[in-house]
This record gives sequence, structure tokens and C-alpha cells, in this order.
Amino acid sequence: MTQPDPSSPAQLSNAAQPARRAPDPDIQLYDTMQRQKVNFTPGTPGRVGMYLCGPTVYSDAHLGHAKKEVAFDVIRRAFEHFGYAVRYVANITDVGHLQNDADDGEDKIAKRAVLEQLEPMEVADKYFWSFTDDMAALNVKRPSINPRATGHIPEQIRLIEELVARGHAYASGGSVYFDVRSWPEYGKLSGRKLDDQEEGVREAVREDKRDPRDFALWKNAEAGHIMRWESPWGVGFPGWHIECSAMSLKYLGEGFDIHGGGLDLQFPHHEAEIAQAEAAGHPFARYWMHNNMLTIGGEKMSKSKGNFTTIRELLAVHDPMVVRFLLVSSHYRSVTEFSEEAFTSARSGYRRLTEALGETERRLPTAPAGSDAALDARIAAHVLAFEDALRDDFNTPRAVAALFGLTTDMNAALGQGAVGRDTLERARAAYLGLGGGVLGLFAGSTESRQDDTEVVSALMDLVLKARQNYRLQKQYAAADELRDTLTAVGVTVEDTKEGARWRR
Ligand SMILES: Nc1ncnc2c1ncn2[C@@H]1O[C@H](COP(=O)(O)OP(=O)(O)OP(=O)(O)O)[C@@H](O)[C@H]1O
Ligand SMILES: [Zn+2]
Repeated sequence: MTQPDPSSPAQLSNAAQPARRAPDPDIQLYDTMQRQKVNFTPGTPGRVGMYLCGPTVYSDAHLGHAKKEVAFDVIRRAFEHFGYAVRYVANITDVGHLQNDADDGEDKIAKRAVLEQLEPMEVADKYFWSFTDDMAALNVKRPSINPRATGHIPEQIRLIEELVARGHAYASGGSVYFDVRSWPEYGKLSGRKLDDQEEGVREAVREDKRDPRDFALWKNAEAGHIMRWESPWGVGFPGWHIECSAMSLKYLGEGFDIHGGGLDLQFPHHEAEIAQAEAAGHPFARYWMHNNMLTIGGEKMSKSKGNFTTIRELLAVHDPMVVRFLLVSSHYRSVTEFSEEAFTSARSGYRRLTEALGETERRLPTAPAGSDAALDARIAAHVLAFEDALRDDFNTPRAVAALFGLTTDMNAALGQGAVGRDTLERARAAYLGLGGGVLGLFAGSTESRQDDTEVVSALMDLVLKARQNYRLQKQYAAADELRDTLTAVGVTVEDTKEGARWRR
């Protein structure tokens, strides 16, 4: 099934995403498999194939999911910025994810369907769309391909057949299990030895398994199980892990570049994905990247622990860009602790950037022609620092620090008087190209903010002129009333030697 097929989409050109600059050869990433930072070399020059383990769609996404999605979205955007054409595949699990890892318990989606009195597929669709909407609000780019497990049952069955044929899987009681003892490399990603793995699963030994560590590739559907398909082993449904091996190989081809996901998925999920592909003879991902966890009170935020805040709840009170800023302010491999204070500081940090960008844009229409060489050089240095930070395993906190450096210089220059138009354009391009294009900030409002900026700027000129006229005519009460009204809506007016200035 996964032999390179000239007609398959994995072989087609990615012409929709033209490379903007020569692909940067100096990107370092931390590869979980090699346990160190390594230089990234693409399998196909100029292209990056990425696969990300997506959500199991049975409830609204929480901030922990957002950390992962934003982390890999920035990695994708950075590759695009550095001149690569990226094919980004992120799956949707809509079948087969059971309540516990030992192949027992109810299917999470089927269980939810009973609770909500919906068809399982209604549950999957409902939460797929809510996830999609949440990600759009957070300015996470849409995947190139968003494959769903239920749409790839034949591919999964074929891969299981290959494993059975090669002696790495066995049918038992209508289910099929991967035989971990037949594959000594099982455990190589997480560094777990087979003997250490036995402990956790002993309690949940299933009679139909040869070894408690064997994991399900296909499960026999008991009476009443709604999500069921015909297979060579009877009517059933796929195990959770097999979808990712089958779908990543289908859309990215053998030996694809990068596989990503949360650190908590390293074992057993990613270990199983590797075993399923490689034991069937298909070289798998060449680099493994894992994001660390978003925690609350030091504990992983998770659906099953119930200690979560949904993205929806957060967006009811916070600007989505502040949520995104909070996430990119910590490194993807660091733990991010969720707290009110973290939001307060993200809000003020983000405002510092938008104010400087806003002021830069406001000055543009009236800026004198030309540029300021010294400031240009400072801006260029901040751009380099930003890019170097991303080349160093996508170090977003350092990239954010570079934006703050730019902001300090811009605020100083803007406070001193007029700045040349070319320099303002350069600064604006840095904010929008790096903060916007790579970190995904300043979204949604970018265009309307520019339109608004011009309108607001023209209106403010009018208001300040009217105030000046009142003052010339010694109508100070009317002049003050204008200023007080502006203060009440958050606009400060300052009288300087060059005339009145305003800022928000
Ligand atoms: N708190 C978190 N921080 C970062 N990533 C997370 C967090 N919670 C989940 N993820 C990631 O999101 C993806 C989907 O996770 P999953 O659907 O298992 O969420 P969950 O809340 O852990 O659910 P459950 O508790 O049912 O396992 C995985 O890649 C996982 O690593
Ligand atoms: Zn997966």
C-alpha cells in the first residue's frame, strides 16, 4: 500500500506553495530519536513533509491542545519563511481511541455519543468543526491534508495484512495484535526496554493476547458497537495507533521528514506507529519532534483529568492573539504553566508590540521620505536575531525577545521625532513578516487595523485641529472638553513643540 505510487498525491508537486527564498540549510531541530539537536536535511530538496498527531474529536479542545497546535504551526511557518514548501498533514482521530492504553474500555467517541444522544459520527463532526474554528481563531494555518481515520479503513487493513504476512502480527478472537517480541526495536524512541514495559500493563492482561505488551491493530466489534467495518478478520474497527502509520505513509511517502506530537504520545503511541510501519518494511519518519506539556498547578492539562480550560472559554475573555502570544512566549519543548498572572503579563507584552506597530503605521502616511541608516542597521540586527533564534530549534522566546528589542529601538526613535518612511516600512515589514508571518501574531485585525489606522489617523487630525482652533479663539473649556472626551476612550493628547500629538 505504501510503495511510492507515481499517481499518489505524495508524488505530486507542491506548486501551490512556491519557495520564496533559497531553502535555508542551517536549521537545527531537536530530534527525540537521536536525543540531540541536529541539522535538518530534507528528503527532497526544498520540501518538508510534516505529520502531526491531531485530536480525538470527542470534546472541545483545551489550552493544552492549543500549545501543541501553535507549536507545530510556528515550526511549519518558520520552514515556509526559510524557503521550504511544506506539506503539513494532521490527522483527526474519529474511531478506535479507547478509554485506556491497554486496549480496553469503550471507544471515547462512542461513549460520548451515548451521553449526548448523537450518532458517533455526529459527535466526531461536531468536535471536528469546533476544533477547526478554535484553531482558525488562534490563527493556526489549515493543514494541507486533514485525513480522518474512518476515511482510511482500507489503507489500515492493508497495512495490518502486511504485518500479519511478515509474522509481526497475529489474529486472535476476531482481533489482530502486533507481536512486540517479534520486533526488538520496539521501544527505541522512548528508550523503554521491553522488560520495563511489562509492569504497567500486567493488570490489564487480555486473554486473547500472547504478551500483555502486544497492542491492538484491529479490534473485534462486539454487539452494539456502532462504528464497524468488514475486514479479513471479521467485523471490527481499527486500533488507535494504526491510522497514523497508514495515513502519514499514504500522504507523505516512506522516509518522510518530520513526525510531531505531544511528549505524552511518545509511548506507546509513537513507538507503535514506528513499529507498525517499519516492521511492514516501510521506512518511517526521519525526525521526531515533541512538544512539552501545558500544565496547571504543575500537572498536565488533560480532558480525562478534568483540569482543563477550553479554548472556547478562554476566547470569551481573552484576545486570541494574547493567547497565542502567551503560547509562543515559551519554547515548544518547555513546560508552559497556565495561570492568570501568565495571561496578565502576556496581555501587557503583546500590547507593547501592537502599540509600537500601530504607531509605526500611524506615522507612515505623513513620514518624510528617506531612511535613517543607524536605525535601519538596528532593525536588520533584530531581524537576524529573530531568524537565528528560529534556526536554533525554533526558539520562539528568543524570537519574541528580538521583537521586543526592535520595539525598544522603535519607541526610542519615534519618541524623538520624525522617522524616514523607508525605515518605518522596514520596521513594519519586520513586525508583520516575522511577528505576523512566522509567529502568527497580529492576525485577524491586520487588514482592518490598517484600514482603521488610516481612518482613525485622519479623524484624529481633524479633532486636534478643532482643538487647536478652540485654543486660538481662547475657548479653553471647549478645548479641554475635547481632550477629556479623548482621554475617556483611552486616547492621550500631548502638547509638544511641534504641536499636539496623540497616542492610544
Ligand atoms: N496539556 C497538554 N499540553 C500539550 N499538549 C497536549 C496537552 N494535552 C494534550 N496534548 C496533545 O494533544 C494531542 C491530543 O491529545 P488528547 O486528545 O489525548 O488530549 P488529552 O486532553 O490528553 O486527552 P485524554 O486525557 O483523554 O488523553 C496529543 O498530541 C497530546 O500530546
Ligand atoms: Zn498519531
